[in-house]
Amino acid sequence: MAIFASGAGSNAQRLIDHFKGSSDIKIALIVCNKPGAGVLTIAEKENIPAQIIEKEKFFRGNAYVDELKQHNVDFIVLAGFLWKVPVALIQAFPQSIINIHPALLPNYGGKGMYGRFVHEAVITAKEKESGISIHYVDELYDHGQLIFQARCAIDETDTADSLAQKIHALEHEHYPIIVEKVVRELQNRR
Ligand SMILES: Nc1nc2c(c(=O)[nH]1)N[C@@H](CN(C=O)c1ccc(C(=O)N[C@@H](CCC(=O)O)C(=O)O)cc1)CN2
Ligand SMILES: NCC(=O)N[C@@H]1O[C@H](COP(=O)([O-])[O-])[C@@H](O)[C@H]1O
Repeated sequence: MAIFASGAGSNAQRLIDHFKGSSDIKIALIVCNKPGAGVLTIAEKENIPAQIIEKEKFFRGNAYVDELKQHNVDFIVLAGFLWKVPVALIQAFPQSIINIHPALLPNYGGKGMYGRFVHEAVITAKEKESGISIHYVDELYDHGQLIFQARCAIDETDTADSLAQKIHALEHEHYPIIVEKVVRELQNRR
């Protein structure tokens, strides 16, 4: 599989740790659109090849499909990737790209809803709970078929930062397990 990420890479690290002992599921490539991102330091530390992508080629070229195929990638996991995946990539990997969103979709999703913007919106709305959503990726932001959701309570002392910590804990607990479940279901269908 390939992990696409734009930021610190804490979810990428949990995925790497989870599959380290696997005999048949490998993280073959880390794809990043932000030079200097923390996830690139993780890739180097873990000796995983990294591909830095550029807008022109990603959106108006081959979407790096050739590079992904050269690394034998057959499944893509988005983990804090902040660009919209183009149709060319979705068509090359049908039902094989998933994403984690730090809120309970369909609420608090769409353009502009990423990272702390999500948690600030949830806190401002005085929601009593939030959570994570894991879903297939289609051509729209946060619109694909839901795979899994987990929830956490929000109390009156919570801030965007404390909520982010609760959400990260849910992500780190569940994403690796759900990714493995989806990949194995895909393997069994092939
Ligand atoms: N085709 C799809 N691509 C992506 C999806 C998806 O569901 N379908 N999910 C996102 C991840 N995401 C939420 O989970 C998300 C990421 C980023 C944005 C956003 O508004 N991005 C900004 C650009 C930010 C930047 O370049 O720093 C924007 O588009 O203006 C919304 C949702 C990953 N891709
Ligand atoms: N809408 C997309 C989005 O907001 N994704 C979020 O970016 C963070 C990446 O953290 P990480 O770089 O530490 O894994 C995660 O919380 C993930 O849910």
